[in-house]
Amino acid sequence: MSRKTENSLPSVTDSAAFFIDFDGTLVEIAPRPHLVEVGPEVLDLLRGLSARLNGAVAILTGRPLATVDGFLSPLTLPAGAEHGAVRRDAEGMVHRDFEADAMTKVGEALQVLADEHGELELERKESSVALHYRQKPELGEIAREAVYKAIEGKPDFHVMDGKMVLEVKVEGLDKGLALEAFMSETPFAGRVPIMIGDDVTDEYAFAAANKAGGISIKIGEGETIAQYRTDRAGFMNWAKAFADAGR
Ligand SMILES: O=P(O)(O)OC[C@H]1O[C@H](O[C@H]2O[C@H](CO)[C@@H](O)[C@H](O)[C@H]2O)[C@H](O)[C@@H](O)[C@@H]1O
Repeated sequence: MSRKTENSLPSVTDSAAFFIDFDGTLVEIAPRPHLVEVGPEVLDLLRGLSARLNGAVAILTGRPLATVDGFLSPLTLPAGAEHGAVRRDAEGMVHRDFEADAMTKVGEALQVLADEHGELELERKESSVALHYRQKPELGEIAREAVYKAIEGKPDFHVMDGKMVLEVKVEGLDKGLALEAFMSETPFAGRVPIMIGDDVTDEYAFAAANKAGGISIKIGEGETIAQYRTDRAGFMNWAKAFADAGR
């Protein structure tokens, strides 16, 4: 997976399209999912980028659409939510490409474990489930066993080992496909995609941005196929400078 990763961020032009991950990129990681804080500087940055790029700014996140909208209110941006399974295009149309009850049984099985261990937190989304063990990392192995057991014999499901979380999502839907779908539509089409993210789920979108001749930026540590690496503050400053230059 490794390729040469540089530390100084590249210059960007008005022909860019920004794809930005939420947790760990736009906001700092928090002890629990509902505890993240969205500062005014985040909303200001998104407004500035969107204005400069004629709306070619999308959020690519593992969160449900309604959750990310709540955090970014009053903004309602184009978004690939639930790791790309639920996508709202620039016109506000929402695309879902999975069976509505696909994850019900997996969620039920993991809920039993979460009820047994109060420190485990289960997020049940439309198309995926996330079992968090950040409150008690020692429960990680028990969580992992339960997750793999819950998807046994279900080749349509895929497990992602995220930041203190195991997520089961529908196989074949990912942030990379969401990025590609955006790039085929106005106002993204014809632009240079720039993907910024911090976690394993972002690697799919880094691959899509790289393939399209774009730019990929990894936030923080960890193996990556991204071309550049920085920390959250480095990204925020770099993106703000670009957005401010267009005001
Ligand atoms: O694609 P992302 O926007 O990065 O979302 C990935 C998952 O992020 C959330 O979990 C992570 O952030 C939490 C808040 O900082 C943290 O408590 C947790 O340990 C992290 O794994 C979110 O809860 C998931 O639904 C997202 O899929």
